[in-house]
Amino acid sequence: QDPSQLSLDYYLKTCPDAQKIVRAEMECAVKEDPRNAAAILRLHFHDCFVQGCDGSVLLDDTITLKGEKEAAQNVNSLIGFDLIDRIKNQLESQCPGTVSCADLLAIAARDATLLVGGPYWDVPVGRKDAKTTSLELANSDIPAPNQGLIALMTKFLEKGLSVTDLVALIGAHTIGMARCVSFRERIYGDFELTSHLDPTSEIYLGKLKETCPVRGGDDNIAAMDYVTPYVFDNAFYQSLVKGDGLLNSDQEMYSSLVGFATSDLVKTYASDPLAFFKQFSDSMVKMGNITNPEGGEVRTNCRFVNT
Ligand code: HEM
Ligand SMILES: [Ca+2]
Ligand SMILES: [Ca+2]
Repeated sequence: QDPSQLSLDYYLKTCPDAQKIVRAEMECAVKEDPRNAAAILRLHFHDCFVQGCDGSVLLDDTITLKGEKEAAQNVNSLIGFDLIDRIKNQLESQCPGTVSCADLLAIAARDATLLVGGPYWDVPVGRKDAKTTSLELANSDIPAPNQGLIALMTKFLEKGLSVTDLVALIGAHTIGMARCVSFRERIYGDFELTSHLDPTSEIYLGKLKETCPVRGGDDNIAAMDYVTPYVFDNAFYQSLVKGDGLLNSDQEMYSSLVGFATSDLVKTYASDPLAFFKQFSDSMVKMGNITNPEGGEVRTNCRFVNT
């Protein structure tokens, strides 16, 4: 599939209410629990980085197909699959077999952003759902929180995304939570590449250590943006400038010794929320254009390929 095949009016005739249906379900879910916004935004990212945005991340393991849910960055971490099922059921009841799970996820990720105060952008649609998955690529291509700037840049460049896209897209961490296992090395400062956490308040670091002891509590969670964990704003970048990034990978954008370009971008987004919103929108469209050249189908159940 060629990204130029995506268009804004793909479902205009076949499912004119597709956008409305997704929005209504997302509105309900985010009102119920704003974490749902973070969950869906992340799912779209983890989808697009493996075989392109083709709904591969949504497939369950079966006897004949090994999905991506057990991949290192996904297991015990990705959430929101039930919400995707709920939205898909609504779409199927109104326009059976029409809207792909990959498109559903791309639209829902935009709505997630918008519903917690972030920017709106038009989502090009027409993606097909994969009939295959790649646990291997999920393990190798999805970035990890203990990685340094060069490795992170490389992973984005390999997907056709620029350094600017990297710094803007990581701003998604302005919402949502991370587990203790994802930031333990960072807060105890024993990770070689770490730019050491230098919280403006000792209280912040102390609280993190309470949440995440040296041993145990692996699944305890903390907000990546402790200022406004459920508002999509630029507070995340302001914290990076103070040295308060929760993940090593986040702080790398500002503190890496090789990150002249990235630290300038962080400073720009920290002081200019509209510049961040504009770039985030553009970069999300770009990430959403990573397509699977194999093409595929429109799944009726996002967890399983059609029989
Ligand atoms: C350098 C690239 C990135 C790295 C290393 C990274 C890593 C992580 C990690 C470790 C977590 C916490 C997971 C856990 O502890 O269970 C997380 C959460 C999250 N990530 Fe990223 N991420 C990156 C880029 C992105 C991008 C591009 C997006 C979306 C556009 C994104 C959206 C999110 C969201 C919304 C959450 C919170 C999820 C929740 O609350 O359930 N991340 N990320
Ligand atoms: Ca995928
Ligand atoms: Ca925020």
